[in-house]
Amino acid sequence: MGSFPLPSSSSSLLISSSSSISGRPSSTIFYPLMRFRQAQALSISCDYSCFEIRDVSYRPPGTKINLLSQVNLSIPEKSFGLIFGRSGSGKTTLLQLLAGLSKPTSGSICVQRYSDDGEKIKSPEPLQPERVGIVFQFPERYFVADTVLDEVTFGWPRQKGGLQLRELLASRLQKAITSVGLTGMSLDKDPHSLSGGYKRRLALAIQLVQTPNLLILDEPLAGLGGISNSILGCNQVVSLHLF
Ligand SMILES: Nc1ncnc2c1ncn2[C@@H]1O[C@H](COP(=O)(O)OP(=O)(O)OP(=O)(O)O)[C@@H](O)[C@H]1O
Repeated sequence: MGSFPLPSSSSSLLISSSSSISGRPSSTIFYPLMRFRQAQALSISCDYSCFEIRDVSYRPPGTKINLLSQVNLSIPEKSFGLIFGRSGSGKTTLLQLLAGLSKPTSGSICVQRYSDDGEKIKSPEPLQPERVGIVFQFPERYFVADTVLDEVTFGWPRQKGGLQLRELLASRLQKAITSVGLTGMSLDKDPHSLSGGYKRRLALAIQLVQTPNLLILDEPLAGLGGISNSILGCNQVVSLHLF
């Protein structure tokens, strides 16, 4: 499966040997980076959830070509993983399925709850598209407002019964702005006038305010020159973070 050794912790992310994209086996690789479940002094239950892609195939309507064939992936909660592969290997196609922008031809995308001994408990739940946050490779293409503040608050409730929610969102905004390193930046700035890196930070802050269950970063290493190439041996990356 490519030239990249899987880390010893690969058991935290299941990789199907049958994963293949459009007849090009192993052109996309699911790579677990790290797992950062917080230590707890006293734990009563160790139940956990996994985000799972199960035997997903995709053929665009009206075509006879499978762009994705039997893709399988499992990411435990509070984990971070990467999908990487050559240009045209199907990363964006998979991302669109995760975001609910298109439906798998077969297979399912769900969240499964497990007991601490790995037994499935409860039925799998579908992944709600509104609980998925995406930062696109060129987020400025989706900017709609003239100021950073308007951009961040664009989707916030404007009218009925929204005061409490708006206060909650405002406090999350403060936290998100700080966590992506935009502290001190004027919220009156035109988002299009920001540097490429700051545009991505802004797009990330917008997603963090919504506290998605699954955060997807398309080409998270774009703009870092050869760094991604030297780290991963590949400069085409989609990363997934399950909260
Ligand atoms: N609606 C469609 N009909 C037919 N072929 C399609 C359709 N959408 C995408 N493709 C093809 O599917 C393949 C995978 O495309 P996709 O954009 O998912 O690849 P990618 O890995 O994200 O590429 P890149 O890294 O260059 O962005 C490409 O060969 C593309 O031309």
